[in-house]
Amino acid sequence: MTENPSPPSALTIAGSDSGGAAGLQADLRTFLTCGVHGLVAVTAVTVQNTLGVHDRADLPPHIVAGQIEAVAADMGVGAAKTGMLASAEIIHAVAAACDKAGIGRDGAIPFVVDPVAAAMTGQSLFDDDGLAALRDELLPRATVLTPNLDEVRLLTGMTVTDREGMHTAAVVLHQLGPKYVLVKSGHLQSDPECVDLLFDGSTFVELPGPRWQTPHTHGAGDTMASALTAGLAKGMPVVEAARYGKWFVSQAVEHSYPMGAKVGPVSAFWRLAPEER
Ligand SMILES: Nc1ncnc2c1ncn2[C@@H]1O[C@H](COP(=O)(O)OP(=O)(O)OP(=O)(O)O)[C@@H](O)[C@H]1O
Ligand SMILES: Cc1ncc(COP(=O)(O)O)c(N)n1
Repeated sequence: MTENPSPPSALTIAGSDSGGAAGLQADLRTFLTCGVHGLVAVTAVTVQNTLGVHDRADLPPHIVAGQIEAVAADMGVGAAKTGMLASAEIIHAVAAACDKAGIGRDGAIPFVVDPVAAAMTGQSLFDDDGLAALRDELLPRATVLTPNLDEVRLLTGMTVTDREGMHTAAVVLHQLGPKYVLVKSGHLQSDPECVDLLFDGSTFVELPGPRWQTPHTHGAGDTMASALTAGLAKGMPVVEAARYGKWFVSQAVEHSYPMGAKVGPVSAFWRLAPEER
């Protein structure tokens, strides 16, 4: 038998969600569905369901860094993304490991920084030191920063209530160092559409889509950022990868389903054949 070609690969640096809706589970599922081999650096294990994050154990920073360095040295990373980073200590270790591996703004490997600060059920996924470290160490390394509107407020102090506010926030966030800012619009409930915004320091690109009327959006943010990362791993330019991420997550929200007492997961099943769903 002749050898099969290697698929593109993407690395997620993220926490585990025992509920399988968000975190590294959403990232790996999205990578698979997008035809990309998923590599993982686990940062923390959360005890989580749709009612909340009940407990967690953070991994030692050197183990997080070790995972990044091991896969980068041997298997090759086409693009990388962050999710829950848990602590300032883990962020220091991630920044150093990414520099070694060539991941980030000045390295060859595109780096999506999803500044996950809290679970949608409200529990913080890192403390104030973590926020400062994220802003100072990871934003300047980011190829694309993908905040939701709560993360915009944490990073800039700005409360965004409309599309114009998203434009202003994108400009302020761009000054913190990322090459591109992608402001996500899921929380702009007053808007009948769901239009994300990409900004590269000079040009705004709108990423339009319908706003599906469903309460089940758990994991939407991770799914958008990981589909974007998968697009980058396949070699798409950033604008094309952002459109791909938005297209992918919109389908995932449309096919979301109830599971558990509160907010159910978005679905990657939409890409399966109907008889397999
Ligand atoms: N009701 C919806 N209909 C269509 N797309 C949506 C909807 N809600 C969110 N999205 C899309 O999902 C992605 C994530 O958006 P959001 O702003 O909710 O981020 P997030 O808060 O990080 O996600 P979450 O906390 O739900 O995982 C964006 O691309 C957004 O456009
Ligand atoms: C391990 C982990 N990572 C990320 C999220 C954020 O996702 P969401 O905003 O959908 O709760 C989460 N809840 N858990």
